[in-house]
Amino acid sequence: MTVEYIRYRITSDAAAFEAAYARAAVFLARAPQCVDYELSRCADEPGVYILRITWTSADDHLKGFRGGPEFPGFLAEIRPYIEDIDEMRHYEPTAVAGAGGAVPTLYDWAGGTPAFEKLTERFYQRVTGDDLIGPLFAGMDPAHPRHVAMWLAEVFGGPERYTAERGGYPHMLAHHLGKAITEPQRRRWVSLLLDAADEAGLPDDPEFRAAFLGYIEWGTRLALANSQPGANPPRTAPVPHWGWGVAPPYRG
Ligand code: HEM
Repeated sequence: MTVEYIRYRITSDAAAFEAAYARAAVFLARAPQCVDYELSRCADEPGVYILRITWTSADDHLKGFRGGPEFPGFLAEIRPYIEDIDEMRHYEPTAVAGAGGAVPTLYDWAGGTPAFEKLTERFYQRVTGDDLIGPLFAGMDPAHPRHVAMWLAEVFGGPERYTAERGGYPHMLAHHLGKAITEPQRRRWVSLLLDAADEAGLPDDPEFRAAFLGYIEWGTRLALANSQPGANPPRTAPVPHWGWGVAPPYRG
């Protein structure tokens, strides 16, 4: 991934420039090398604009896009403004990136560690009495519900305790390898967890539940796949981090 920044100092009609870019953007939107793009207008100095385009790679931009079918149409729209370019360069992302505090984590929104501990306590009460998946958990460590709460807390943006205290992803994976989980068992696991979420009083707003269930669907499908005989999933990986996705919390 590479990010291209193009800084313009428009000396002519700025509205015409924006309209030209709206037409040029049609070609960016169709280009398979373009991840996303955004044109920002400077709030402090009229006529100054920055265009940010994320490309799949610098090579994809320079060879794929510029040599591809979308480039001529794009160039035709923006050609009149080439003289107004102050800077046009590629930038590589660094490790310094993240969300600010404006949007709470799913962990905080849910109610933090006590909420996840209540969830897993109620969940495993249901699990151990269940005809279909109860037998899988027959020899379960009594601390298991707390460990899974730790995992979920970390996934949803809480403290990284499962990584620090329980061995992180490799340890979680080891518990699923060879278990040969079936689809009906996976589906029951999901149903019981959702029942437990209601019982434990996890937030029931559409945005939270959509994000929560998104992770649970993803995670259980991976658990099923990784548990099959002969499966060979990556043995090391970070604990995944799950966010709000397309719908941030609604706050009225
Ligand atoms: C999002 C999905 C899932 C997550 C986040 C998850 C999480 C975990 C974690 C963190 C552990 C290890 C706990 C520890 O450190 O002691 C574990 C163990 C285990 N998981 Fe899952 N799991 C998921 C799906 C499933 C499914 C679908 C099944 C089966 C239907 C399953 C069956 C088990 C079993 C049998 C163990 C070992 C329990 C024991 O005997 O201690 N898991 N899981």
